Amino acid sequence: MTPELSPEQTPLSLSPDLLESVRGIAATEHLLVAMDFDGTMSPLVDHAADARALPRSAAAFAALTELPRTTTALISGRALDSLRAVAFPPEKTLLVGSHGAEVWMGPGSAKLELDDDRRELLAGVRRELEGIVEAAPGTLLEDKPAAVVLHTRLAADDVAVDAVAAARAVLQQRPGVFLKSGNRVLEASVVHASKGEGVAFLRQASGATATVFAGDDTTDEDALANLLPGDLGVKVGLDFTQAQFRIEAPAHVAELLEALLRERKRALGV
Ligand SMILES: O=P(O)(O)OC[C@H]1O[C@H](O[C@H]2O[C@H](CO)[C@@H](O)[C@H](O)[C@H]2O)[C@H](O)[C@@H](O)[C@@H]1O
Repeated sequence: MTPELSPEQTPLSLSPDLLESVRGIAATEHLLVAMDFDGTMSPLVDHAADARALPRSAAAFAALTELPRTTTALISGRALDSLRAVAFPPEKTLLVGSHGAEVWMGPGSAKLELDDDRRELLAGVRRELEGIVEAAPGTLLEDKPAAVVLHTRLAADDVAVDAVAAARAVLQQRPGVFLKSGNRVLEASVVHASKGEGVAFLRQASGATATVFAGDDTTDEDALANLLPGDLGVKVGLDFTQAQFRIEAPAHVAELLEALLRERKRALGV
């Protein structure tokens, strides 16, 4: 029978350079650990409502949340309600949703409200997308407070490509509409926001002296591009990135968070 390994003995697949950076950043005065959710904390799945963080990632993230001089945050493209429903974040975790358009910093945080013009614009965007979805089997829409998302994960590839092209054709020149491509999604928002603004906001709000951010999607590149010298950016997956480090999959995110927890505890002496 194989004896059980303690967390210290568990073999890591993270590169020595990445582990060295984790050790360095763990010693900072105030650490911000900001994670993307889908494709990073959670593997990608067919139905957005079924996404869940990997248990090891969730456990390490929750333990980081309890450490002194350490702030955890999720920076997601999801609407805040949808993020809470799948991520079950620890109470003290700060949340940035809708790619930065929604922010939750604790009880009493202001809700995102649209004025009448934007509400009308969003309704018009939805009508256009409804027409496209009707003609494209396997596609579906997801509503957010300021956006509508065209999902194509369950559609045949050619159907997906045509549906996204049709949506782009009608929406990309429309004033006040901002399009974002993601993993088998095209989002049309009536509010301009980015994860780059999200990470800058969290850095300032938490007083962080260094930030760790990991993400898998194109929209996460905005956050990675907004990291500062001394921060640690990690790309999850094989697509193009400007991140310093790359890991392959959400399972490695669990290793990253566990290494960060171990090193942060060592640095804090707890
Ligand atoms: O920024 P994130 O937390 O990664 O959120 C990005 C989008 O996540 C969701 O869509 C993605 O995950 C789904 C579930 O795994 C998958 O089916 C879909 O193809 C992915 O694009 C969410 O539904 C979107 O609203 C988020 O913008």
